[in-house]
Amino acid sequence: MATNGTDKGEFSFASSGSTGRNGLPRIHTHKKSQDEICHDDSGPPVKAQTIDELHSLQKKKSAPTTPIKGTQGTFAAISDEERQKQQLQSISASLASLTRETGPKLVKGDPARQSETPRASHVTHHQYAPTLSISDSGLKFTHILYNLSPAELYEQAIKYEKGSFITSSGALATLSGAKTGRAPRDKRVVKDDTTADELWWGKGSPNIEMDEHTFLVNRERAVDYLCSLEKVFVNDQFLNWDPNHRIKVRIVSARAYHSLFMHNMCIRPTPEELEEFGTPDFTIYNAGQFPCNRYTHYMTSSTSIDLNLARREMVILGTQYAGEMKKGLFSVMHYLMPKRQILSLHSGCNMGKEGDVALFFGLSGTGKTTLSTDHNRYLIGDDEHCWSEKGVSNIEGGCYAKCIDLSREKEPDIWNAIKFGTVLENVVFDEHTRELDYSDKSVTENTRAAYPIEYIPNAKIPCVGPHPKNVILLACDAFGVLPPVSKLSLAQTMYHFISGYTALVAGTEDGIKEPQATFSACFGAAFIMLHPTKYAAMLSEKMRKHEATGWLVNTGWSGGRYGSGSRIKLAYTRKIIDAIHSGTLLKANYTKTEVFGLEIPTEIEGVPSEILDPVNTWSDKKAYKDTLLKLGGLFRKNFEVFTNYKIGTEGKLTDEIVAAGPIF
Ligand SMILES: Nc1ncnc2c1ncn2[C@@H]1O[C@H](COP(=O)(O)OP(=O)(O)OP(=O)(O)O)[C@@H](O)[C@H]1O
Ligand SMILES: O=C([O-])CC(=O)C(=O)O
Ligand SMILES: [Ca+2]
Ligand SMILES: [Mn+2]
Repeated sequence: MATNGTDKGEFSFASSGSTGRNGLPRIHTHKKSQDEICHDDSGPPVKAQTIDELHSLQKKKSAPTTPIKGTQGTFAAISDEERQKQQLQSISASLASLTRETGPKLVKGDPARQSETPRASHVTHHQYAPTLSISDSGLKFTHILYNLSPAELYEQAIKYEKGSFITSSGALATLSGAKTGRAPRDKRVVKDDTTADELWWGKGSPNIEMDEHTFLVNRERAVDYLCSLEKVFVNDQFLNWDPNHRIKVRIVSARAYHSLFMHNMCIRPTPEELEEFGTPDFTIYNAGQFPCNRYTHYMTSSTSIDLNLARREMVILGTQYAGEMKKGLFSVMHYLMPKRQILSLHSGCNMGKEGDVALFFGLSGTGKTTLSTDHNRYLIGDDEHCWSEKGVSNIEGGCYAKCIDLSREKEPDIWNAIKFGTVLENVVFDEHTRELDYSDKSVTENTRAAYPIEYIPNAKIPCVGPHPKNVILLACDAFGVLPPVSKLSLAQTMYHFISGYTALVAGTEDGIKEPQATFSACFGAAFIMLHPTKYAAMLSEKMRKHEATGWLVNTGWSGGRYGSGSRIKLAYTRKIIDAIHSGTLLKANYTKTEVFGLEIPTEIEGVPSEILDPVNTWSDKKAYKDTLLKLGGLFRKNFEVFTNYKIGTEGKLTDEIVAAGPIF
């Protein structure tokens, strides 16, 4: 390309001379005749004398949270100052050492700010110093970063946390450290007189016991670590969109990443609600990377996630994986809600224009988030719900989507939700352009995006809905023998709900691997606290009462097992789900499969009929039968432990449920 071209319309530099015939017009600097001083009078003057003043103009003070209510009332509303003090008192009480019996000295705000504007500190910083203390730790102040906004949390993360970057999407990329998934073997629950009777213990149970004393040792360790920091993050938020069963949670953490994650995942209080927050119902102490002490009784690794239901507290030591907080609170809900006759569910949930609600159960990676996020339906939530006398409610205020191989065309709503405010965990990006690469598994395959639910355009806010019409059980069957969809009887629904089957492929690196069958009771054995039959009895009672239909949908393999077949196209699964929602599938013609005795439709609009019965898709019919029998055997073996339990009051259902399993 010519830089000095003479053709008309072509960009060129003036070569020489004062006017450059084909070049840019010459810049004239008007010399103001006699004036010695150069005045910059290009705009109105700035209203500041110093740079500090200029900066103070840039940020205006946030509007007072609530207009003072009823000034005529008998009690004047407390002053802002007083409210801030009460807040810090409450947080100091949360962070109090149980041996010193006094909370730490707290000051609100970013420690880095103080030096910037020292004179303003008495205005913007609220201090709370409880009582005189004689230890060094008692002399020190801990800064509290309380319910910061996403923008503030971005700044904290980028400034102080390695591995935090703004990506070209606007989302904040973070690293969760050594742990990129949950650590179920390090999750412990305090066994006391009450929980010994109430909870599910022993074989198959996720509740690994610990005693109260050991809990307190770990709690003290976390609290001392957090108070030793210059600053900690505190989130006061809610769980459960059902206003009658809302739970107030406080999360104390060391990282902006954790604070932003929970800001997105829990329900965000309005400023008015925050003023009236008071004492939390449940508190998490997340010490993140700070490990537990291996010399402490019960500890088997440097990680421990400890739940104490009596104290309404959870302690996290030695893992920064944020999903631990989300799912830890879910466990708490699995305890609290059934006590109130409310069923807690590891399911996604959405609603059609006619108010028809569907639940999507399934283990990790089976499609709860993908399939509940549906452009034609209202999203109630993607992962954790309650089913009460009144209907369904989401427990959370956000979604937690898998990002591996995310594509704009297949999952447009999730793709578009990855923007400013969203936390991306362990996703790889280009170091220069900051473009995300969702196909890259360098850090982990479990890459995730956490975003507020309102980032999905058709989210139903408030996230509540009427009683479900369809209950869809998702299984990603890497054996490739379960049909893409089957209609279930109530007994079959219960059988598959209690079984909680999925099959994943262990490793994909060195060639073909055996699919690994996983059975996880209630599609969430890692989070339930009571015996699975308790939840199953509630589900069956509710489904019967509200006449919900159960479905089993295989989002896994077709045409052979992993290695020879392939995963069912998401487009087909979506068509199947559409037919369930619309009611057309309920009216279809059905045939029954051998072994599992599943009712399968002969036709679904938009889905090739030959794939509906998996036997058609296998070229080796003997291999199909062998694999089918193998899976049937795995189901049967898994169910053995449940055959001795009575479900419901009469126990009649138990026999029906056992009979609804595979027969061969
Ligand atoms: N036919 C299919 N149906 C559903 N999902 C599919 C299908 N084929 C591929 N997928 C992919 O499988 C994954 C399903 O993951 P999803 O996030 O929905 O899991 P989840 O059930 O919400 O798990 P978790 O409880 O861990 O959040 C997505 O990455 C999706 O793109
Ligand atoms: O909790 C997590 O890390 C992911 C999740 O949703 C699940 O496993 O069900
Ligand atoms: Ca999910
Ligand atoms: Mn989940």
